[in-house]
Amino acid sequence: MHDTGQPLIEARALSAGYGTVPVLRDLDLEVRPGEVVALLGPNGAGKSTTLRVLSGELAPMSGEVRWLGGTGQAPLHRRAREGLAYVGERAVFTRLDTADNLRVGRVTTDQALALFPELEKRLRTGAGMLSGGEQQMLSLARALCRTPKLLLADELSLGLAPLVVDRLLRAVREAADRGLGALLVEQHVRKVLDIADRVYVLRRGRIVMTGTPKELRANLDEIESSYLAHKATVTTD
Ligand SMILES: Nc1ncnc2c1ncn2[C@@H]1O[C@H](COP(=O)(O)OP(=O)(O)OP(=O)(O)O)[C@@H](O)[C@H]1O
Repeated sequence: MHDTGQPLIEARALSAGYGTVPVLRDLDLEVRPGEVVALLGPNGAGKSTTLRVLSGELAPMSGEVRWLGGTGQAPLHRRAREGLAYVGERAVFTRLDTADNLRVGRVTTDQALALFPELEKRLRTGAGMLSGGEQQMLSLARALCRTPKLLLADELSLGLAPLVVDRLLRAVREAADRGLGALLVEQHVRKVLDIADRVYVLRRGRIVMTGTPKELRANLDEIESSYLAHKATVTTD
C-alpha cells in the first residue's frame, strides 16, 4: 500500500537544534499512510534530532511540523495518544518481565505473540535478561500492537544479528502494508532499502538526496562514499 492519503506528518522549512545551535536546517519531509520511509545519513547528521522534533519531544526553532494536518505544537504525549509511536533504543522496562512490559504497554500477550511468536518462551523472563533482538521485538510489539498511525523508529536494529534485523524490518513492512506510516532511521542501509518505499539522505542537518530505493541503489557505492561517510558505522550486508 503506497502513498494512499494525506501526510500523517510533514516537516516544512524546519530548523531545530539544542540551545541556540541549529542542527537541522530547512528540512522538508513527509510520511504518508502505508509507506515505509528510510532516513539515512552519517553519524551526527541529525537523524535522531529529526525524530525528536517530529515526535514533539523537541520544539522547532523555525518552520513547522504538521501532525495529522494540524500545525499546533502538540507535545509527545498528545501525539502518542493520537497514534504516534516512537521507538528509541531498547525501550523496555528492564525490571519487569516480558508479560508485564506488554501489560504496562496495554498490549495483550496474544497480540504480541501473533507478531513475534519468538517471545512466547520469554514471557516470564525479566526484560533486562532478554537478548538485544528480543528486547527490540518487545519494544516493537508494544508499539505496533496498539495499531499506531505512524511509527518513528531510531536504529531499531542497532547491534543486532542480520536475521533479527530482517525479522524486525519485515514486521514494520507488514504493518505498513496494513496502513501504518513508518519513518526508520537505520544503519543497515541495504536491508532498509529492501523494505522502504522512499528514502531521505541527511547530511549536516540538510536533506541532500531523496528518492526511491531503486534510484538510490543505482548509485549506492557513490552515495555511501559521498553522503554516508563514516563507513565503519554503515553496515551494508
Ligand atoms: N541533547 C543534545 N544537546 C546538544 N547537542 C546535541 C544533543 N543531541 C544531539 N546533539 C548534537 O546534534 C547533532 C546531531 O545529532 P543526532 O543525534 O541528531 O545525529 P544522528 O544523525 O542521529 O547521529 P548518530 O547516527 O550518531 O546517532 C550532533 O552534532 C550532536 O552532537
